[in-house]
Amino acid sequence: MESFRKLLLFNLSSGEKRVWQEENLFHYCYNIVFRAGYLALYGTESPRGAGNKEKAEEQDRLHSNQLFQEFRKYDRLFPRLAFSLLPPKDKREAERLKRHFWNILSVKKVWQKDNISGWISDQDQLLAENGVPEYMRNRFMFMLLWASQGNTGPTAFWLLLYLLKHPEALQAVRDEVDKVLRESGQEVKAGSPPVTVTRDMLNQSTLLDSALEETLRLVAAPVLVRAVLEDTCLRTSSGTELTLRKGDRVALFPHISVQMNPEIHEEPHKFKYDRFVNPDGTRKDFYRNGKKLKFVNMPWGAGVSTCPGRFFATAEMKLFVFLMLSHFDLELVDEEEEIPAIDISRWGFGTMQPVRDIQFRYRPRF
Ligand code: HEM
Repeated sequence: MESFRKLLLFNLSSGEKRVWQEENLFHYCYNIVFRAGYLALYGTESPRGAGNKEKAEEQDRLHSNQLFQEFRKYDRLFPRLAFSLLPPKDKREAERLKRHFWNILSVKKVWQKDNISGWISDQDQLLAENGVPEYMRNRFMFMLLWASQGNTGPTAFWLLLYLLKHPEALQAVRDEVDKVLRESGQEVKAGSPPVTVTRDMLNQSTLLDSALEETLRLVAAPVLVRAVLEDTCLRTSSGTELTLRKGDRVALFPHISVQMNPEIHEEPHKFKYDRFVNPDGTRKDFYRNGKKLKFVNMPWGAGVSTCPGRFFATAEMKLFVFLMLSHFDLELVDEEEEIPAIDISRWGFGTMQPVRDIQFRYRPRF
């Protein structure tokens, strides 16, 4: 909440006029969510070091923005880097970027920050206690940045875009957000103190939750790789038997087998914001051939290596959209513009990205 206040709401309290501002939606969402997540996990500038609180906040804004620009360069190269398809010039650039991050996120620099999250500090301490050399701990820091910040921004983009393209969904989710705020005794008004959105309030936002899950169903497409440790026979629900040999590697792609499966999800290509929620706010159950299904959406993977950041990610993305809807009027610059296609070169790497950006505008609601 503190990071979003610093990045998203700080202009509002200084009496920003109700004028429309235009931005590219993908860039805007990725930028804000990346920076908020980074500051929340890796810590913030100390006011003592910077001179005072305002200067420290300004440095956080500048530094996190620079980090984002470099991260995007690496992010763009990543699929071809992973498939060893980069030409020599891009390969050199990827190498430069990697070294840049190892330096910026080095444990020496990170430990100078205030408010480092327990998630980061505990993991680093564990590595240090187990004798892992410092240069490897620096690399691990970058790995964690990649895992924690590569998917939340793009997912937040798709969620806002789907809402903007489905006015009835936007209205329903905004009404819910306004109601949850009202019931917490708070109000977004020009000149009033900034609101605080708690975990409880996010839990009460069940339509927003369903809209996020629906977005993840449509755009999260990770490949899950598993090593087969012993000879195994898998029986599918249709009765087919699959023999897996010890030493094999299995790649699962639940985006097609589960998330876009018309036997599980009616009209799987459609965005239905309330697909995952009953009218009373409880979570919907899904059935096939009369049997209740356990796996109906797998954006976070499954089993021992299920994404450990899923609760943080969900709270972060919901909070971002909650704040955007409660504080700003939003619209696409061209309401008729089609939703951009997904960039298929990123299949398997988590949340998909669009092939092009799309312009939107926003202004303070009050
Ligand atoms: C929309 C956001 C996110 C999505 C869709 C996502 C998805 C995933 C997936 C599919 C995996 C692999 C799971 C498997 O192999 O079964 C994974 C692993 C991981 N995720 Fe996330 N993630 C997201 C956000 C985050 C965040 C915010 C963090 C940290 C705060 C995080 C930390 C990690 C880590 C450390 C792993 C490696 C786990 C391991 O190998 O044991 N993720 N994530």
